[in-house]
Amino acid sequence: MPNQSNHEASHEAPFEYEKEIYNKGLQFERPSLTFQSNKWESLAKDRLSAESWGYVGGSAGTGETAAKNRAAFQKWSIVPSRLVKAEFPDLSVKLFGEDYPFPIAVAPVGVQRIFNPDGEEASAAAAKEQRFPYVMSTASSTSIEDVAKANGTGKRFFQLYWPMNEYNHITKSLLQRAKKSGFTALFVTLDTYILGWRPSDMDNGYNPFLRPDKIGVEIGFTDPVYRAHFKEKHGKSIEEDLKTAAGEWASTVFPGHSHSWEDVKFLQENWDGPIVLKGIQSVADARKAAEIGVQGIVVSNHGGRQVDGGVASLDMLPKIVDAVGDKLEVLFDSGVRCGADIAKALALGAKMVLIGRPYVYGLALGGKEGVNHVLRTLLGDLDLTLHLSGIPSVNPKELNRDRLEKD
Ligand SMILES: Cc1cc2nc3c(=O)[nH]c(=O)nc-3n(C[C@H](O)[C@H](O)[C@H](O)COP(=O)(O)O)c2cc1C
Ligand SMILES: O=C(O)C(=O)c1ccccc1
Repeated sequence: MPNQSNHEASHEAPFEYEKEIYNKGLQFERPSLTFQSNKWESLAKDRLSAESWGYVGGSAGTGETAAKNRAAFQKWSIVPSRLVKAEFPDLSVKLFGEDYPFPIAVAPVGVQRIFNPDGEEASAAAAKEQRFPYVMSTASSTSIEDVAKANGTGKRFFQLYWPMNEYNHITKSLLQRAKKSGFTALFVTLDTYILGWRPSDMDNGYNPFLRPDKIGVEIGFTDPVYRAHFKEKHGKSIEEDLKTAAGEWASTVFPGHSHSWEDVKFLQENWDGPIVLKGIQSVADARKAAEIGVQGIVVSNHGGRQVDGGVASLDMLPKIVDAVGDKLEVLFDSGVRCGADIAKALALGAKMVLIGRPYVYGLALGGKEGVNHVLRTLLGDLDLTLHLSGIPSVNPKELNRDRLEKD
């Protein structure tokens, strides 16, 4: 699918942002949060409770997959071009037929109120301000309707944790709520039908769903069909037995077993818009996704939070793009920490890159403004990286594997 440019939409924000770095920076205006993206993690660790830090910073098992995600970026290096017309690069992309000024989206992250009381509303508002699409998690601690309100005229996608077929009526209700609230694409996460082996959470005895304040189950508790289902089953309301209701919602969205490829049909019949399968890591699965006619995939291993000893998500990206890049939109996440990482993932064929942990660190450190700072920093960094590498746009004709050298 050719990457079409949209010059007018794209130039203004990166240009102003670059100006802001140089002019403001040189006029001794210090930011409240550092521009050094490699420091956000340790600052967030210092700020958060042991439980919240363990949750966001933790990974599956020994952390090998998460470490490999990072190491995979360092295997690739950007090769600059000289004495070419170097302009502020055009960062715009077309995704599912719509124009986006930047190739960056905000990844779905659940229970954000454990990081800052403003939670998803803060990050959805920041995403809108930075003009990045916001992907809302089914595990959000804020209702679908309230996140939509906070995101306003921003672009938003809904991430589904997918109840088993016996609960199709509940799934339908989630989809209808999302559609009514202006979510355009449906991201279906396939790698988390149960949470991974996460020793940090086990040491802390921590499960965000079973918190006494029940913020992890907000989407279920605000769902009219789940509420009616609970009442019918137990003869009492959710409020009369919060503990059972929370546990049952958790096992509804994390049932412990997986759907099949055939089941995707139900989503295709009940979602009017693009469907994106998140959590694809193999070429064979990418091919199946193309065969069944979904519109996109996210090459992702959930930030190494699900399976230890797994392959680096970036290592699979070019192979998957070679197999299906002309048939569906390939998005990417897992391990993206700076502008150069985004540039490398785009060069390896991703159409859009999802930012995960870094914006959660921003949220922990400064609420909405913290998320704004992280997103703007990554955007400015990407912009300048391309600008100084003589790469005029993120169009795959310009930004592709020829721009990279592998160690
Ligand atoms: C605290 C946390 C919560 C997450 N919650 C969700 C979620 O609810 N749904 C989902 O599809 N992915 C979830 N993810 C995975 C992200 O969408 C994304 O795949 C991952 O963060 C990418 O890895 P990175 O953060 O290391 O770059 C979560 C990740 C984190 C760190
Ligand atoms: O932690 C995660 O990776 C995740 O997807 C999730 C699961 C449950 C609640 C919130 C997020």
